[in-house]
Amino acid sequence: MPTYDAPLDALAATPRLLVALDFDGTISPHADDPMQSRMLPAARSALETLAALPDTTVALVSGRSLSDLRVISEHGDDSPWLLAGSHGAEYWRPGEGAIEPQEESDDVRLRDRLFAEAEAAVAERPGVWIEPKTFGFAVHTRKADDAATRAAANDAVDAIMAAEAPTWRRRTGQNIVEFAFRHEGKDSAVAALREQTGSTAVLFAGDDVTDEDALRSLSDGDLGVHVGTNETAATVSVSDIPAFAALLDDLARRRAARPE
Ligand SMILES: O=P(O)(O)OC[C@H]1O[C@H](O[C@H]2O[C@H](CO)[C@@H](O)[C@H](O)[C@H]2O)[C@H](O)[C@@H](O)[C@@H]1O
Repeated sequence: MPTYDAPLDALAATPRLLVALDFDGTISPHADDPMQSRMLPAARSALETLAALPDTTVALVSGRSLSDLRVISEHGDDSPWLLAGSHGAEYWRPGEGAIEPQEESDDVRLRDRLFAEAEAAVAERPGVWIEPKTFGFAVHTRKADDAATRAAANDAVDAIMAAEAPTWRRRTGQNIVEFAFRHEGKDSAVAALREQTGSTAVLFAGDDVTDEDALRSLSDGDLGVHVGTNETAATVSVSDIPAFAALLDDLARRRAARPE
């Protein structure tokens, strides 16, 4: 019997269920080009089944900018799935569409200037590139040749940010360091989604450091799942994305079988 048997039964029986998931590394394998990322078909299939069940909402809670998240999750205008992008600073809701907060022009000007400075700082470092994001930017080192190149690139951008934007939020992840002038986290995203949907229990899953904010915020009756082998606040860990897709499929079957 899997270790998540009892919590899955409880989630399947809850009156209103929210399934809120990180994207990269949780339902989508990592790729060198972030815009080529796509959900594992088995994960997408289980989520489509869940989203079609009564009193069950599927949401993606990602560090991606909302517009990018819609592309890589192949999210259409008629989708019932909710989205929280930029770690919970931007939302998309069925019937409403994108809800993007007004950005102050000073912040946007600073973002654009720092993006250009960061690009210049990593220009001579092979395999390192800067991703523009709604509220900041990210330093990608997945394709860097060696640890020394990665460290030098991150040190150079850290020095710029320490001097020019010390209040911006800095986050680390899989071969990435991100900076944003918005400070929201996945904990506040899950709280907002829980309230919006009136959910009585939440399944949240993630693989990365930024997902731990949400995992730590869960309550009794919720289930937190870590995808991978790192230290985590989650109560359940699964080894990889296919194993997590199997868990989602298991939950969908149990929820479909619940008595009316
Ligand atoms: O919160 P997430 O949905 O996990 O998004 C986190 C970051 O994901 C992307 O970067 C990561 O995935 C890329 C594609 O697999 C990979 O190339 C990179 O090394 C990873 O760090 C994305 O590019 C970032 O904007 C997200 O914040």
